[in-house]
Amino acid sequence: MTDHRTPGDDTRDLHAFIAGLPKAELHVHHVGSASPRIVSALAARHPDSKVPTDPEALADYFTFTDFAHFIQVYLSVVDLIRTPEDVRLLTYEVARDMARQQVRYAELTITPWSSTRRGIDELAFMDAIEDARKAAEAEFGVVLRWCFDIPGEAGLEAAEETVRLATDDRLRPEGLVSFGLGGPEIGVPRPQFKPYFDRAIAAGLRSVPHAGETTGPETVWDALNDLRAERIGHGTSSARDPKLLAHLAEHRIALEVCPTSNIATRAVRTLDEHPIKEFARAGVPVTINSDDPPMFGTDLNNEYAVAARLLDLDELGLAALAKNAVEASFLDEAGRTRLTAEIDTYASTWLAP
Ligand SMILES: Nc1ncnc2c1ncn2[C@@H]1O[C@H](CCC(=O)c2cccc(C(=O)O)c2)[C@@H](O)[C@H]1O
Ligand SMILES: [Zn+2]
Repeated sequence: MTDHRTPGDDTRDLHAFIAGLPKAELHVHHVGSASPRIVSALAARHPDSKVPTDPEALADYFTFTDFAHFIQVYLSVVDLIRTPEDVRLLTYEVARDMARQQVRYAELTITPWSSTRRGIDELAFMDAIEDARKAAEAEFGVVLRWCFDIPGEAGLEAAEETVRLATDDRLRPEGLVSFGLGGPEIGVPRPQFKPYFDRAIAAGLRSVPHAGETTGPETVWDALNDLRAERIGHGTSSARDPKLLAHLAEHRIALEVCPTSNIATRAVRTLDEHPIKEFARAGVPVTINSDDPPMFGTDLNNEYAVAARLLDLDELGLAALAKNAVEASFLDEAGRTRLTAEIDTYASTWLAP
């Protein structure tokens, strides 16, 4: 039979495959997931905000000169979240956007300190995210889990408050699975956070700091040795250290790779220079993530399309990437088995003659 397809068809097929592929996301920020639709809803509640609501103006506002500028803009969106009802709305609507992309499971990074220091009652904050988590699972079929992160630049007081919120039995939300560290890395050495990670780990939380996003591979070593990282947020600069790559591969420590984010914050110059290929070649478990998708003009499906191009993947390669995320997730074993099987069934149905 003659193949009538034009050269563009393969890419179109792959996009359709990705759109329907059941996925898990391991690195995505709560506030950083506020879409223009959500930002507008929040800004309507707080008209004094300086965040634009018109989608075109918002796209302009979300164009960053460097990482520090990104954090500055990020914090202006944080300022839009002022009440427990804002927290609930954000969380629930983010889950709705995830469901549209066939995301079945997500570990959402939340910075509770940013909200409690702005005066949101801590118990009401926990109730709001938990209420949204339960509604999202029941109504959208998206299973959410939380990673509470320390905003590193805010110092040890913020670290103390974050570990308290994560480990106090009266506050700790049921969905909390991990403990992280975010914000700028330059001038914020990781080892100082060791005591806080020790306490979080002792309370049963998993360690997932950002490292090597804007600094060198020594920061990733610090995250591994001092913070006992089980996965690394970004880990981009690991590519510069062959011993580190071998270590990550040997110990099955996954990197949470967020390609478009790295370009938007100017951590990497161009997508073609992104080290994801080196990670894959070295046998490091690679997971694909969106970080702060609307702020970077992307979504998880687009990140899979980017990965397919950079790693030259077909449908089975993409399904393997999706399974990497399930394997590296903190979902329980039954959940991991179920989601892996769902991905396999989807791929084999798609590829069946
Ligand atoms: N690509 C990223 N890489 C790293 N982090 C990222 C990324 N994307 C989003 N974040 C988030 O940015 C937060 C930073 C917040 C912060 O530093 C800060 C400092 C001082 C005051 C306050 C405040 O709230 O008043 C906050 C992190 O905790 C993290 O969750
Ligand atoms: Zn991040």
